[in-house]
Amino acid sequence: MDMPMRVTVTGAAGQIAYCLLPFLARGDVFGTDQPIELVLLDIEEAQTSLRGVVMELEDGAYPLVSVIHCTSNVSEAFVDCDVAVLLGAFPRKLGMERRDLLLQNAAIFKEQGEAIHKYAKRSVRVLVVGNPANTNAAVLAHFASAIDKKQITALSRLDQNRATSFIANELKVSPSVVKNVFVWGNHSNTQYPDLFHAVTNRGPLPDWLRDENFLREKFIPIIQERGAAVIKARKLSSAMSAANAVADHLRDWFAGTQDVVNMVVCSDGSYGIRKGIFFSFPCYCYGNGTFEIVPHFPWDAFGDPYIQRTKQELYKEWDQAFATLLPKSSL
Ligand SMILES: NC(=O)c1ccc[n+]([C@@H]2O[C@H](COP(=O)([O-])OP(=O)(O)OC[C@H]3O[C@@H](n4cnc5c(N)ncnc54)[C@H](O)[C@@H]3O)[C@@H](O)[C@H]2O)c1
Ligand SMILES: O=C(O)CC[C@H](O)C(=O)O
Repeated sequence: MDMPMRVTVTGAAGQIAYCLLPFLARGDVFGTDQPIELVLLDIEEAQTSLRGVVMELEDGAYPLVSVIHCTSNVSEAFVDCDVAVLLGAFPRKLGMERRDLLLQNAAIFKEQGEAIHKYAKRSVRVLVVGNPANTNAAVLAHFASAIDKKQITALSRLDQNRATSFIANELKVSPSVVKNVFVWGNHSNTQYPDLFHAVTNRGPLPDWLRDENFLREKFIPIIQERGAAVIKARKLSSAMSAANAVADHLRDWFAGTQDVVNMVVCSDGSYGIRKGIFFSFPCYCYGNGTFEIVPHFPWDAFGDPYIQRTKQELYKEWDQAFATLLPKSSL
């Protein structure tokens, strides 16, 4: 057995955490030889509910979980942290716009970035899930300046899984044989799900799945609006599929994979995206929390307006978030 890994989950009394914690506890993410110490952070008002979650974890009798620690103290939550899974944020409810969340949630990621900067291990890996995930990750990276930005990612795997499942359903094949579905940009309804390089085990996608009208009128809007459709149906934002995507993202980031996967990462200027912007790119994962943005897979002329739109949305979110979080003199 390896040394325990200290995994901090924020928003631990929330609905994504409720679906995610069993994956972590069973070894489905970090491996069945990897013990974990769970540190569960939520706000003071959620501590009673969090205690119920801990009771259920205890009742799971998971051999890999060596310690469970609950707290509402942000500093305490990140002491010696190896992996931080940041779910804690207010989700969008029916009738709310994403921009309503931006300022409220950015303040949470400033505070958590500062705590990670001070208390986490320098090797910590951070996954931001709370929305608006890309901009929250950018805020966190700014305030956790001791941490290499390549150690901070946000979630676009749910969008990849949605797009992959959609194509598999259309072709009546298993999602496991659909590869190279790319998701560019913001985890929002401006994202660009891109089938230009997608293949199945039978080869390239058939022409009708690459038809521009089909892409423009059906595939792209369905994937872009899928989160909103789930909110409309459940009156709550996605949780089971989000937790599954978090598990996929972390497993591939830590164990490595032969497949190209999509992650929101800090742009190094790749594909002309401004440095520092957290943007969903197709990535190679080499294991142990390392990755590389896939080079040489540009979008075509059809994709370009979508990329411009999602890029502009992210630049605007950046300006809005940092205008309130930073003193005017440093902007
Ligand atoms: N990136 C994605 O693909 C994706 C997918 C689904 C949901 N989300 C987002 O994930 C977030 C969590 O969703 P959920 O459905 O679990 O929401 P939820 O409301 O069920 O749970 C959120 C939890 O966060 C806690 N919280 C609030 N402020 C906090 C703080 N400052 N510190 C610690 N905890 C805090 C709340 O008390 C609550 O327990 C939302 O922002 C949602 O929009 C992202
Ligand atoms: O608030 C939203 O529109 C989406 C919530 C969540 O990120 C999802 O994709 O299901």
